[in-house]
Amino acid sequence: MCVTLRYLGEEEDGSVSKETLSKALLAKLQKKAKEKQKRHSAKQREPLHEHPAEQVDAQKKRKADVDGGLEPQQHKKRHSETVASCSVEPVEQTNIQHQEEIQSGGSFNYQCSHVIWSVCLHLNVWVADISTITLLPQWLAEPHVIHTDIKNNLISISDVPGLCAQLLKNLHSNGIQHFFPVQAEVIPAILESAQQGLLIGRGGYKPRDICVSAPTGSGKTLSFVIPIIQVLMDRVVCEVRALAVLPTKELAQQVHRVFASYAEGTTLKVVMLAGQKSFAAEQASLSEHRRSLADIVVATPGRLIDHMTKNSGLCLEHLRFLVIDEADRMIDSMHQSWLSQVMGAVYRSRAEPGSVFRRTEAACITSASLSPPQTPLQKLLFSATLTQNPEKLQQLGLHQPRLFSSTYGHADSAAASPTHGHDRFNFPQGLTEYYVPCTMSSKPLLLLHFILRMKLHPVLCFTNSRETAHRLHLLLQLFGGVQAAEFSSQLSPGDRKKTLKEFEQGKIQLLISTDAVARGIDISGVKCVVNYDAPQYIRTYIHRVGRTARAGKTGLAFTFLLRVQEKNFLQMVVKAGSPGIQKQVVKPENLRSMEGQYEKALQKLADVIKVLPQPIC
Ligand SMILES: Nc1ncnc2c1ncn2[C@@H]1O[C@H](COP(=O)(O)OP(=O)(O)OP(=O)(O)O)[C@@H](O)[C@H]1O
Repeated sequence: MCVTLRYLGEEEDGSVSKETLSKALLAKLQKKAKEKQKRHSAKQREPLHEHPAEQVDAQKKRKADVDGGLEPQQHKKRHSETVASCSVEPVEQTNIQHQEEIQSGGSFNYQCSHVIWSVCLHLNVWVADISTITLLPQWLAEPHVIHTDIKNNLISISDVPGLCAQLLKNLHSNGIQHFFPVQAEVIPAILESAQQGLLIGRGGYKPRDICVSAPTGSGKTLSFVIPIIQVLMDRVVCEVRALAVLPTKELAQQVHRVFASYAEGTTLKVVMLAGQKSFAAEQASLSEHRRSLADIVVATPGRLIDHMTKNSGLCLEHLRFLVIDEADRMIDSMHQSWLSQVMGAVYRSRAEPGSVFRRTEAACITSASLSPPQTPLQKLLFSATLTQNPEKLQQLGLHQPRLFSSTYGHADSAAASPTHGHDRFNFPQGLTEYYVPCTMSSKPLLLLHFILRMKLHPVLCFTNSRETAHRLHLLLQLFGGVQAAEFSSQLSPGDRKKTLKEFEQGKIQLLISTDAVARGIDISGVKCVVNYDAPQYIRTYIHRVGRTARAGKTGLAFTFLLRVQEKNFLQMVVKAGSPGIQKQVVKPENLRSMEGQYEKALQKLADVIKVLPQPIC
């Protein structure tokens, strides 16, 4: 249960009656509601966001951007430093937010805005709306840049120092001769942070946490798997030293497979806690007679917490690496408080005071805080759509983070502009994006056209709901001529695995799926992604289309758009940094020859599901 404590203002003394208090509270709430309403009508004059949640995000972001996640003293300094380097765009908006802040008087935001305004006036820069200035902490504003062009930036695996012969052998046997750009940057950074052994980081300090934002399919998995195996492989005692947390079973399975494959020939044991096996079987793989049997654990948050709360023998007191893959999604699931439970387990030391195994959470660095040597915990975050919202990232309690990102790869491009109030991302270079104008009833025919006429298969097709996926699958089965399958969270784990395997083997031409496989899943050979239903959020779009054009290959993405969806959707994609989405018109005459058969299939479908067929299309 989540309890929110609210500060209701100073109370004169304890003698105030409950009634008076209630009235005062009511008056305060009414006043707040009025202010909120005023703000709301003011906000409607601002550029539209695609979804209410994004509006909330954007408001929070503005606040966070102004706050910058810094302490008050740092604020003034950072703001005055950053403003000088900001490009400031005049916009035709009234400065309502600023005025409100002035009216509310004495708020911290007001102080920040005031500093910015003073500096802008001093520099003779005109700013109509303070909210258009995005101020990021330096580590977010100035990332280590990762090339997005994979093919032209391959680095021979022998050119990355610090990898032992066994790992090089494993890389070779997995067909890897070169590292991709993200791997060439991140592997050395992680290795360097563990250069001094497991107890302390470089120069005796706790190693800095690492955040990686790189396109889908750019090879982020190996960029943490390889250095973790390298650092841990010389261990003497088996303890859980690395934990990778992933949002879904499928992703946990995939990462577990990669860890297991590269740990071959070493003594490292990799264990998965994702509910694929029974709880008891997972427990047995974790420990025996209170002795750890796992060096590396790959888990989903739910199953991880189960093992921690049921005391199943999972000990995290020696944890050195915490990998948070699909980090932006994992931040969204923070309400499950899995991270605070993990951190509690990491710092719940049973060791004697002064023991080398005693550990304390990172705080201000003083000589006193560094004196006892301890195993440092380093967080490694990965995503293709890592948020740049400092407020959100702050929830992860990062220690002096470093960001590796491809988002600002082109320093002079629009994508580099720090004044945009939206997260911007890089898309895989080999991806070509199209949108296809359609009507509700032409969608199934368009899909058939792509598969049967244009021979674009294997196709991974996304719908926004399980119902649509199910009905579309039924309809195409009734139409015939296409080997189609359906994938959703309703399938049993066994069926999901089998379906993905058959799709990968080419036995299935068209896989119709909900967003269950939108993130992270690596299916080789997907030629084409179809957004049968346009995704509502930009992150969903990026992950969906990122199931093709992976590992430097090419791929196509088609999004079916109804006329009413076009404007908002295209704005959303362009704002997010898409290099360009082209219009692909399919003429009605190209669909005509399939219409008769399609009508018959619709009739049969009506019989099968005993409802009118309209909702599918
Ligand atoms: N150095 C390499 N050489 C050849 N293939 C590679 C290399 N690194 C990774 N790959 C392959 O590239 C594909 C994509 O890698 P991976 O799944 O790690 O991408 P990702 O960046 O995590 O993508 P997503 O953001 O979608 O999760 C995989 O099939 C992987 O085996």
